Amino acid sequence: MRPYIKQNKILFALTLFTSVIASLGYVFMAVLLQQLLDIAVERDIRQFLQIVVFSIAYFALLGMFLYLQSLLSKKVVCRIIYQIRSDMFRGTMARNMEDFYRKNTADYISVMTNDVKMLEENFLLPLFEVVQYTVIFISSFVLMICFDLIVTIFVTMAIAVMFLVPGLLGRSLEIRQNSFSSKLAAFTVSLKDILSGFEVIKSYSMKEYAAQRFDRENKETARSKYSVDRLLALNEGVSAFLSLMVQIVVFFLSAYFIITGRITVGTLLGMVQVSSNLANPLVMIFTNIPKMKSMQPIIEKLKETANFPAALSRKGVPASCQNCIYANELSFSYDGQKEVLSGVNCTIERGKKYVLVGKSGCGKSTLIKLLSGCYSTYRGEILYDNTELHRTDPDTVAQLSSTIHQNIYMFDESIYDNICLHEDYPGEMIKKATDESGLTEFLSGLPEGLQYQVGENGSNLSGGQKQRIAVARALIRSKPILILDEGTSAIDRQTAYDIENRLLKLQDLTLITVTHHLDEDLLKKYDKILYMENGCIKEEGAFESLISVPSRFAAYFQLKK
Ligand SMILES: Nc1ncnc2c1ncn2[C@@H]1O[C@H](COP(=O)(O)OP(=O)(O)OP(=O)(O)O)[C@@H](O)[C@H]1O
Repeated sequence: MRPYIKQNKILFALTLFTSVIASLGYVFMAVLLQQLLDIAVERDIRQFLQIVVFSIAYFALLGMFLYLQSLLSKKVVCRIIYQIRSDMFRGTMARNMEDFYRKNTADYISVMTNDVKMLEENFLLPLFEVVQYTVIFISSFVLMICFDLIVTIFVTMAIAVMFLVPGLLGRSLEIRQNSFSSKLAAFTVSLKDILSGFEVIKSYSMKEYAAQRFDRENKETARSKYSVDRLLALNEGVSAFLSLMVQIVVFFLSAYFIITGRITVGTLLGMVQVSSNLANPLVMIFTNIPKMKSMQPIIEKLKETANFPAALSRKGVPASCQNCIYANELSFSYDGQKEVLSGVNCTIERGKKYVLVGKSGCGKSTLIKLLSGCYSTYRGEILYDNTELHRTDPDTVAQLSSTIHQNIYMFDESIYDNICLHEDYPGEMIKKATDESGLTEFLSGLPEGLQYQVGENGSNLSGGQKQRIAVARALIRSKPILILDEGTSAIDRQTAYDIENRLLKLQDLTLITVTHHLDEDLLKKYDKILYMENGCIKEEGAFESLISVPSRFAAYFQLKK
């Protein structure tokens, strides 16, 4: 938290200053009350009028400082929360795909919403309260000594007992808060999963299952929250009881000292007032400190999300592919156990066209993900013009290729925004991209044209329309490498054929297509077919050379025809 406090040090210092003044003003009310009662007992009207005038000015000033302290503390909390969220978002965006997908996306949402809220409620707000109540406690203690030393000694002994309880609860509270945060994250993940599958739930009558799953997660989250609250209640209850005891000690002792003539009635009132300022602040301090301590694991979690770039993102040499991308004995496993690719060798030359084919699950998509730099935990080598991928700057690797997947993500914006992705392109380039991707006819039928809103993840579009937008999105960027991972599978045969055919004619473009549609006419136009089986490239070559001899590809092709 220290960096955030440093970033806002002026605002923070002002908040503390107003808090100290307001707290002192609050404590010295006891002196005012003592004076008032003693004046009343003496029936001195002149002094009474003086104290009334003084009190009006005093309370007006106190009111102003109380307001300022409350306003400034809210402002500093808002700012810190804003900065934490911004840092976490930046940290999340700095991850590469491999790191990002280690967690469920809902986990990130949960950290940025639930955990930040917990931090606000259980750390930042209590922090100001602790400062404020510490000032109240210390000044009240000094004032109490001025009122009467013996009463102060008894009160101190009663207060010492109050120290014991929160110290005993701190660790258990920390464990329970952490478990509650994990439960909240699991709840968010599950909720996102259920809502994302809304269509499946409706069409397969899974309402009962969805309700049960939601209820299970909801119940566990509520149970975990209650387990935290139970401990907090114990902490608050014991502390409140002890605080009451302190006041009772003061009351009875003071009453006794009035009888013996040691103190005045005004001093009794002053001490009762001050003793509440001794015990209550301590209750607040000792309920807040365990709360704040229990936030430590959550703070670590937030730090891990926010500080990601410093810890892991790498800066290497700029990547280029003037000549080729070369995979040498490339092996890969997602889970560190089952090998998905084993010993793959291949060369992707600039400007050439490649098509990757093979049975479902043989590793085609994994291979292109590795070649385009999505994962770094492979064995073997991937060379971009003789530079190993690990030594390159990931941002420059991303600049070299565009991938069109089967399932494309559409932002809930216009078609125009989904193609340009908030970059500026001249009108002719947009026209060319929409023509080449086969979008023109669809656009001409829309009154809003390119400004048509696509809805959440393109829910207002068909699968084919989404893919055409994705093709336009890739083409307009004119990157040297284009990867079509079944990127035209939802488009009608003829349009898909036309798009692929057009791409095959682009001289400078390096095209890697992954497909299950084995169109002989198109296959003949590729420079090389890479045929995969069980994570290996078993055969490679031009269509004619592979088909003219008995080969695995030939058998596969016959099967698919
Ligand atoms: N993110 C992932 N985590 C774990 N395993 C994965 C992941 N993605 C793919 N796999 C597994 O890796 C293997 C290869 O998958 P991949 O998607 O590369 O195959 P594919 O040849 O592209 O299949 P398809 O033609 O059906 O798209 C499969 O067994 C798959 O279950």
